[in-house]
Amino acid sequence: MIYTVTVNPALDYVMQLEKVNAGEVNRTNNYSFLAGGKGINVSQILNQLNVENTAWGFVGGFTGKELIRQLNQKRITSDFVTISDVTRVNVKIHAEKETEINAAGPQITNQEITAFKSRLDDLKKGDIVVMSGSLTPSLPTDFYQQLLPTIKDAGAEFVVDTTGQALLDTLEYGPLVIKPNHHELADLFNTSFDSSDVMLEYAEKLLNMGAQNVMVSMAGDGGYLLTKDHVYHAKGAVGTAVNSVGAGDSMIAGFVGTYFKTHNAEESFRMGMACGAATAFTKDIAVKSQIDAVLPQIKVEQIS
Ligand SMILES: Nc1ncnc2c1ncn2[C@@H]1O[C@H](COP(=O)(O)OP(=O)(O)OP(=O)(O)O)[C@@H](O)[C@H]1O
Ligand SMILES: O=P(O)(O)OC[C@@]1(O)O[C@H](CO)[C@@H](O)[C@@H]1O
Repeated sequence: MIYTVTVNPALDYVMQLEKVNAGEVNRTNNYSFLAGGKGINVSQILNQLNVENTAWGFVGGFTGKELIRQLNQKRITSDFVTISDVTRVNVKIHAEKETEINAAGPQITNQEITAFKSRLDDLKKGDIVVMSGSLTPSLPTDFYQQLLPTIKDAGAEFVVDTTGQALLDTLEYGPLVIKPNHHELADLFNTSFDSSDVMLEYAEKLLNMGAQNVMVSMAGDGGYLLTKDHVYHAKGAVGTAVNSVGAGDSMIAGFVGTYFKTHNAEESFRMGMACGAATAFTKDIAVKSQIDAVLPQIKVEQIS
């Protein structure tokens, strides 16, 4: 089983309009509330790939109820801890540019945290836990890291989709895969790259620090996969990008879902690239037909 963890989910209030005039009243008749949060996006893609998964996290209030209603409607299995505070709304403005305003998120009590941690008692060997997205202000900054010993003791694998020191702190526990984009990779080492060879040298450091696999994503410019044995490259799929929200989550879901079924990292990377592109080419998180349409375009080449 794959478990996704979204401790700070959101209703994404997506508003489309031609132009935003700052300081004025702007109007649109094109808007929707979509169940969001990075782990939930991963669950959505896993469902499209027919990979059994359960979404974990915290939800509360009227927004939390709507979120769960949408998950049920999409047949996403979930087992969230209900909190007394209210799940956030994140505003996504799609005009000439994409502007996102993400709220900090609700208060979570110690009792609610304990209820969440007891979910981990269900873990078994071979399970994969994918933890994605921001923490709420009331959670300790090492919250994900605190869960790792229990996950490893159960014989399960894990992925933490985060950046900076929080990501580096997970490496000693051997994440199944990490996926910095090329900017995040440079930031991790406080450097910049003047060639892809230099970039790959830094990505390799992450393998040596404990990651089992490293994917480096570069939006429309393709991506790399480093395993313990080989380095692979794939060009970006060609299409019209209409949305970047969730492309990274979709790439992780494609990798993890395929790895769960095949244990083949190269195939998993190919599916990851396809899922990321399919979501970039659509307004919402991609569905199966869109992923299937992109997949034949993704050619993975072993470069060493
Ligand atoms: N414009 C695009 N054209 C083709 N593929 C894309 C495009 N944008 C994203 N992708 C696909 O999605 C993957 C992840 O995108 P990206 O590198 O932007 O990750 P990210 O920065 O984590 O994304 P996010 O915007 O979700 O935070 C890429 O590796 C690629 O497969
Ligand atoms: O504030 P966080 O947790 O970093 O990101 C939350 C979020 O921006 O991530 C998803 C897209 O990746 C959206 O559905 C959601 O609103």
